[in-house]
Amino acid sequence: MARAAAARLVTAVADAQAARGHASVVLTGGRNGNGLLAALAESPARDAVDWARLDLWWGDERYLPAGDPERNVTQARRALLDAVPVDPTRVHAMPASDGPHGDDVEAAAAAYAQELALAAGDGAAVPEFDVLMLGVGPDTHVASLFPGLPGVRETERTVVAVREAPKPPPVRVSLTLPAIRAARQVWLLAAGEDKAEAASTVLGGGVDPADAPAAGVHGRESTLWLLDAAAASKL
Ligand SMILES: O=C1O[C@H](COP(=O)(O)O)[C@@H](O)[C@H](O)[C@H]1O
Repeated sequence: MARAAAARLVTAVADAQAARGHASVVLTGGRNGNGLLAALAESPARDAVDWARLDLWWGDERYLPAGDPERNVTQARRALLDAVPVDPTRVHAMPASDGPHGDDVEAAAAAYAQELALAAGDGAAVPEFDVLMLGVGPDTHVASLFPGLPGVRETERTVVAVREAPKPPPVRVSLTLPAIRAARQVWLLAAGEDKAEAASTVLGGGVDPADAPAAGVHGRESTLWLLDAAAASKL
């Protein structure tokens, strides 16, 4: 799944760059997201991407000090970004807990929302993401929108602070459903037996996104589930 998704990402980014001169991708953390990045790092096809004309954003972040090994951006750097010629000014990491906002995760979320709006221009709230990837948690969470927590019900803001996440660390920053739904393509990544129940619940239909956040996401042009056989075993 990681290799297939990495190949698909190269094509999507190269197509966007050919059509518009640049591309914008939202990365996900977690096992599946990092697996995709590692597969891309190993693939000769990575040279088809013009890394200097690619903006990278994150769907969520664990609110920890910069460089913490549990931060999604740290893991993405190790898996791929340290090995490719990205433009550092286009790598839009979410704020860290030892940054200007300190313990104020709400201020950190607001700052990322402002960064998104500035990049978007023209009064839009978020840039035109070409591809937005989301790892699907075994509990159906996507980004850091967890079942039963208020973030998944947000309808106005593009970025929210998350407290008391059931998966450590408890304090996080996350894009919201409206921000996610603004992307051209939304890809949901699910590999492994522990994702089978979540995939079956969401793809079975009829669930409330407040209970199963993955059920609330879609792209403007396409919504794609990328599953391996184990994750698809209960469909
Ligand atoms: O904590 C997180 O978990 C989800 C899912 O991760 P996985 O390891 O179960 O694939 C991930 O999408 C999110 O970015 C991350 O912060």
